Amino acid sequence: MTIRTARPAATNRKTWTRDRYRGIENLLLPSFGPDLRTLDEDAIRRDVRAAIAHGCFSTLYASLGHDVSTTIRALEVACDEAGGRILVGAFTEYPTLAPNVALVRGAAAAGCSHVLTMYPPQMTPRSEQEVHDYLQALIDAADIGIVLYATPHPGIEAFDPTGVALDVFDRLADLPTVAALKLTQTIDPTLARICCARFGDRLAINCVPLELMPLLAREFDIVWSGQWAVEGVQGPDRRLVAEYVALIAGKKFEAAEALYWTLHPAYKLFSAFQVPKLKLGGHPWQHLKYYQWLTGGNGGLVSVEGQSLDQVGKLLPGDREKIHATFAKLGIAVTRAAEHQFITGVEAADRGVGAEAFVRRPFYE
Ligand SMILES: N[C@@H](CC=O)C(=O)O
Repeated sequence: MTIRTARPAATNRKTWTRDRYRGIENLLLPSFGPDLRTLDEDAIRRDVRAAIAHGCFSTLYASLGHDVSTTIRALEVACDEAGGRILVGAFTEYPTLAPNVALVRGAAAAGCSHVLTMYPPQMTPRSEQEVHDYLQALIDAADIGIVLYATPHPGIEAFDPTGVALDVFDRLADLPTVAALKLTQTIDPTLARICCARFGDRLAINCVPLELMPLLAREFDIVWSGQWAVEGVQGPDRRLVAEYVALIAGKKFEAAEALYWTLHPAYKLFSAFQVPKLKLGGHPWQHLKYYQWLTGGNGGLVSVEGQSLDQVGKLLPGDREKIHATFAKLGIAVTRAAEHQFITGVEAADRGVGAEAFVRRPFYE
């Protein structure tokens, strides 16, 4: 397999990121066979192509708790399929340092452009220095772009009332490979503004909450929104989020605000699934996979290690109906495949695997 690297040298990473990180980045979620453990590499390839069809400049792989070797293999496949047409990122979401360091190294070797880093919600820091040293170890692990993650951590509130280690970020933001900052969907608006004011000159700000973009972008440059399932709000032929972010980046606020209310029904429904799970440290992974399948992705039941039913939730028939109704209202086209094909995913179905082979169906009804 030829790995084509889409990365600049560390010395010009900040400039390169500002030039290249424009528009939207989705999540690349693994698909598995009926054992819910064997990676479906064809599905990874299909999902990379689907991200391109959605107009994403980048796709970020989430391991869903599966082991690092599976994740690194998926990243190799994704980078190979990407072939320079789209950037590929990774996420240091394991609960301890060692697997995350292995992931950063593997991601760099595979040809990824960046990693989203965070201090694990499962760990409780005893000092700010501990948070700094943890993140520094990830940054030092490889020459790869770093996206810091502004997501509040209860353990950090002991040192910083915002829950985000702002002083630590201040020190790290000067490093040459630290290039961007992600504002989580549930971020407090005042904290979001503080982050833009404090880091916007050094880091490219990635804003997930669409409702904050017009407010922040009147004062700061906001040109990308990523590391979330944009398929919840758009389709390849109705690129509502991509258009919205382009208007925001171009400071065309009247047009952006009009478009915001057009896409709002889908964003509102998507948020109703996602926000309560984010607050529990999870994501509605099955819903996100379903959204992707509807709009051109592989689908296939998610398999999540280490997260509870509360943190992920269940994709219910009523949820699917609401999604279909909302997409119909907004003119977002959906797959014509039969619903049961979601369970296997497109690639496995094409290989003749039937839904009955998937005996275990977690987070799905
Ligand atoms: N984890 C993200 C959302 C991803 O789907 C966030 O922080 O908003």
